[in-house]
Amino acid sequence: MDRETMVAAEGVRKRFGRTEVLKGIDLKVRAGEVCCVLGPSGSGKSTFLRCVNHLEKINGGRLWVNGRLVGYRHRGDRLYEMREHEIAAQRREIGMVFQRFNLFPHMTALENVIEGPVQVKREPVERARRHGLELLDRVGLADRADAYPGHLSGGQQQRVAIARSLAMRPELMLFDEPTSALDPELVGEVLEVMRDLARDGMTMIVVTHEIGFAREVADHLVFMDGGVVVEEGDPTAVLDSPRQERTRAFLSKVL
Ligand SMILES: Nc1ncnc2c1ncn2[C@@H]1O[C@H](COP(=O)(O)OP(=O)(O)OP(=O)(O)O)[C@@H](O)[C@H]1O
Repeated sequence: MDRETMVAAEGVRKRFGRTEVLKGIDLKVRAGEVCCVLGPSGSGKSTFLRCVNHLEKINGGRLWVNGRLVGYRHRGDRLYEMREHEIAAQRREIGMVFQRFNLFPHMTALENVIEGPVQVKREPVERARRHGLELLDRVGLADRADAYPGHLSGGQQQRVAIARSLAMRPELMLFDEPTSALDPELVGEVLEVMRDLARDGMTMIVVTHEIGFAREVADHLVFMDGGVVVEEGDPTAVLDSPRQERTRAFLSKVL
């Protein structure tokens, strides 16, 4: 795999019981690229992200992140399953933001942001605080560092969740419908933070129903349906001139 590639999936399969949810996903995401993933409910978008982030184990195919196989390591010609500490190290390179932000309610915004660096990476508290404040500033919440999640709006909480992921200095950020649980008037502020991250060159895979965002920010658009990548390419091309009937049918419902 070349150094430009951040994520590579080759024939990735995932089953839950007898149901095969991912039926051979082939996908490449280059470093610095924003890849938006669209598709109907149940098409396997979240499952794919969860596989990239070790939250699910694949049943077939190969998945690489940042030059390394996810969950396996080579010894000579043989592959071995990674041990827990190796998986933890690999996961630290990946930030993930979910639909529900799940901040610790008894911790302030800043305490939420520095929890990972201090507890997991053993960063000195003062350094983590300085970086945490910079990140809260970056997501437009410098003045809410001492607020508890219960006193923040959904959009503000989601921005804290983004800062919390960034605090681990990830190489790759995964977003799983980060705005779909928000009131419509709060969606824009979260998308703005994501747009800003994209401008800074962060590699991102974004599962979203925000077609406008995908059109504007994505370098690469992927349409998934039934556990496969049906169509992918330049966002304008896929959105305006889809080649596949399934893509056309989906877009005609959401556009
Ligand atoms: N842990 C699980 N156990 C059993 N089935 C699961 C599990 N996780 C997901 N599935 C099933 O896998 C299929 C794909 O789910 P997934 O959440 O990946 O789809 P999605 O494209 O992200 O959908 P949505 O847009 O609704 O979030 C669904 O049928 C779902 O019910």
